[in-house]
Amino acid sequence: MEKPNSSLTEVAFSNEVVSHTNVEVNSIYDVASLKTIPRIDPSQYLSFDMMPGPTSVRFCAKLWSIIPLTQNQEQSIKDTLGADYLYGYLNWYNNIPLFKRMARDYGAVVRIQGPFGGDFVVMLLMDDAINLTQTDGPYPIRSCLHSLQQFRLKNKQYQHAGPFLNCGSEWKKMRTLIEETLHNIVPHQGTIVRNACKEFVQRIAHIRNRRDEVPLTFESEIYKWSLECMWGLFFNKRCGFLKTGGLSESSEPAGILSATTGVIAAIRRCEFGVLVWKLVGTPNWKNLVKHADLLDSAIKKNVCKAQESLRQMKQNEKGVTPENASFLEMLLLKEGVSPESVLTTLLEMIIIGVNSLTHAVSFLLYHLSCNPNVQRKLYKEISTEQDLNKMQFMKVCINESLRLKQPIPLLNRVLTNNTVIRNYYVPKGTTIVITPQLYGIKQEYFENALRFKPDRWLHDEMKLNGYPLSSLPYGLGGRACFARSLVEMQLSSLMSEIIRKYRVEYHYGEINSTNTMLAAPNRSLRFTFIDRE
Ligand code: HEM
Repeated sequence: MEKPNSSLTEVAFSNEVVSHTNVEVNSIYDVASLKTIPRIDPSQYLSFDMMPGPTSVRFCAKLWSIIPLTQNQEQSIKDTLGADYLYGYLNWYNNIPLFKRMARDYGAVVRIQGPFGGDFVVMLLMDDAINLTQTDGPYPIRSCLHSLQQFRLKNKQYQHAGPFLNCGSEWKKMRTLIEETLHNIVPHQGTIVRNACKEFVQRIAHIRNRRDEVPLTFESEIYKWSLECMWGLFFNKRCGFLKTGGLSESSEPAGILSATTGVIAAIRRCEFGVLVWKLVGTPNWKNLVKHADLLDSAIKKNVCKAQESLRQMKQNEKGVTPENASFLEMLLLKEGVSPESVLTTLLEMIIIGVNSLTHAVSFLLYHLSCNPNVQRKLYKEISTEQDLNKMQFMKVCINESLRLKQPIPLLNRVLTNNTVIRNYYVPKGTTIVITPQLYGIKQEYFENALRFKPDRWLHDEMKLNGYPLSSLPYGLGGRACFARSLVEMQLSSLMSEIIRKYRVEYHYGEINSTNTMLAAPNRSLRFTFIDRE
């Protein structure tokens, strides 16, 4: 057996390893019982084959190992039918019962072998996921959105896939530049975001019916708000998504809105099930290309304009500062950043960001409308405090809503080192599935876990292995979401405008998350917005 590399061994053993190998997974698991155990003797490693998992799939894998195929055939079958298929299945299914069954039958870590190769390990406890961030090296790898990657690299022949999909030093360099630029720009975004929020509030007044209820298509109104915020951030201008009278079908904003929702729907379908689009152009693949192309051209147009405006600023010897420039312009000025990599970055940020933001707003409104006491308390805070940064209760409402419904319910990492996970020796290249949607509702971590109780965040500092528990909706480690402070500013700005003006109610069936790769509400958002005065 190949030995773990020395740097990993050092990380794992020079620091003590936090583990809970003695804890029965089926029993109630108590965070306080996390045990710090001393060095593990390498002779006690258990082989990866001993990690529990469903045996029928394992049997198929054994068959696979005796069928001789060329490497190319192996790769194409693996790509089309292997781990991707199972991973898609996992995304699509209502995962919670599946995970609970896995934990009951196999324990805290479960190995699933694709029938044609491509093993992955499902991590059912949060502390294993957190420990993983200590060993996944400087360039953690995420493996997903293969369809979007194919669009960028093969269809468009771009050099890089973008910050969500990229790996290695290229990813790190771009991520650092994006983080720096966001950090400088976000403090100057207040007015743009506030204006979008005010327009949204007016739009609600315009679209609600005589019973103060908004139409079944309300989610698309939230999409418009998210897009307006994102356009403001990227291009420092309004695009007009939230026009009071609505969008004409042939307008540019209507096209961008339809492409944003269309591309997400197409990606979801492409990533689920057998990846036939890798071999032939399926209708889902064609839709993805159509919508992503439209977004690409809209962004490209703005990149050209920004280049021109930077040229003029230079000619006029006008300095470019975060106060007078957009995120796009600031990024274009960074050394070694090509317009093409800016383009891919913005496209990804729109696809990931707009979708996540929309989902977060939908569920925050839903949770507040189902919990009038909480909404009352929030209203009181908004009425007495003007400064968003000082609204503590607002912050915990956002935390609590994201705990219950994550916009990105499952994450993954491909191991960059041979790694010891709960004494099992797991080879590098294995995909690890991390399950924040399960951690968020675990009774063992959160008392009355299924209840929306923002107050819980006001008491003790809830930490696990030194990490705030609330951070997992944004992922973890070096690849966690870098837009968190932007998101918190946008969400609190919107909620303060809405709740100041309206009391929000909801009178229909429970709304759940579809829990697909990029999640969405599974019902129409038929909220009632009642004027407060
Ligand atoms: C409520 C809103 C949001 C939530 C809950 C959220 C959550 C996440 C999560 C869970 C990840 C994956 C982290 C991991 O694998 O550990 C992620 C990554 C990412 N998010 Fe967000 N996100 C949100 C909004 C945004 C916005 C508004 C943007 C763009 C402005 C954005 C851009 C990205 C990008 C580019 C990545 C990839 C980062 C990397 O791999 O280095 N997200 N986000």
